[in-house]
Amino acid sequence: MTVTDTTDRSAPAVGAPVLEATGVTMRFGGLLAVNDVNLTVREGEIVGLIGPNGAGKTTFFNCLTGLYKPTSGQVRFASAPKVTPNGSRRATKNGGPTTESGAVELKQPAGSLQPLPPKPRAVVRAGMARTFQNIRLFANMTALENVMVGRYCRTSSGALTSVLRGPKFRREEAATRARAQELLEFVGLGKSAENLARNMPYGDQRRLEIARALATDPKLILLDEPTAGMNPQETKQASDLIFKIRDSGLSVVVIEHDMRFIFNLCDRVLCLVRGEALIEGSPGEVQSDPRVIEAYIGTGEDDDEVDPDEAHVQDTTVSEREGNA
Ligand SMILES: Nc1ncnc2c1ncn2[C@@H]1O[C@H](COP(=O)(O)OP(=O)(O)OP(=O)(O)O)[C@@H](O)[C@H]1O
Repeated sequence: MTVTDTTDRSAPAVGAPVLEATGVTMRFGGLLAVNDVNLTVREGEIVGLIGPNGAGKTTFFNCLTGLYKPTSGQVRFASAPKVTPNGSRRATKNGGPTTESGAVELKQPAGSLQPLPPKPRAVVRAGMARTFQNIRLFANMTALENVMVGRYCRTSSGALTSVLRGPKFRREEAATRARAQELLEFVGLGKSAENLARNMPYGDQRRLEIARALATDPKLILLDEPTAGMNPQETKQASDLIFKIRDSGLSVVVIEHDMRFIFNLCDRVLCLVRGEALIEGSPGEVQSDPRVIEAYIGTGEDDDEVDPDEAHVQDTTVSEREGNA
């Protein structure tokens, strides 16, 4: 069996840290779900988070994105500079740019690392976006409207302006619509703008969620099981899209059970087992570590089992990837 993936996997040079988790621990009563886990994500990196069911991946993800406040430890994130009307950038007090122009670029350059803002909305404004394991679209809204909803954290019209639909509101609305359409095209859904989300195929709904997350102008996007339930063709499209997002200048963290997907995609992989970091390294290092294989086989989970044939395929791919770098 050979790998026919033609995507150029050579990663751009990684830059400064955009996210740093130190000693993150999360307890639910007597249950230690995450224990003293560290992770640094740099500009331009795709980092994978793997582990058997119940390993603590989603809990750690929720700590990284500010949904959970860790019992102990710290998460720090690079503050985004603000885009001023004349295009220059300056640091903001609480995070990301408030662009009205619907600028084409996705990338938000990193600033200094600071503790996460306390409220999830402020985390989004600071430049961190995420998707969830279960699709959370507005089913009765069109694809375009779903993306526009994501964009509203970057608009500044107040309630009164919105009710009166004044010139400022109309300008922002037009820019929001244009940017949403642009993002739909970016994820390959340009022709589906007017389709109701609930009528879209499953793989398209997943891409729509990513477009909505991108609408917040993140510099880091976290994807929780983006290929869950996808067929091989949709999975390949998801992988291509994530490379494209990385190539546009964002950093990506991704949880996935599909080992082949993760090892083909990521620059670095962290494996959690029973809430603890078992190993962090290149895909080659992680997939050949006997403890990782044991952790999966030990669970008896068919989905996660490391097939020796697959391992061979992955080895080939990783050497090709390292050859490309
Ligand atoms: N809100 C919660 N309250 C209590 N226990 C929780 C909560 N969330 C998760 N847990 C427990 O914490 C542990 C880690 O769960 P988590 O969902 O983070 O694992 P996971 O690696 O994401 O698993 P999966 O791959 O199945 O999604 C599990 O034992 C789970 O039952």
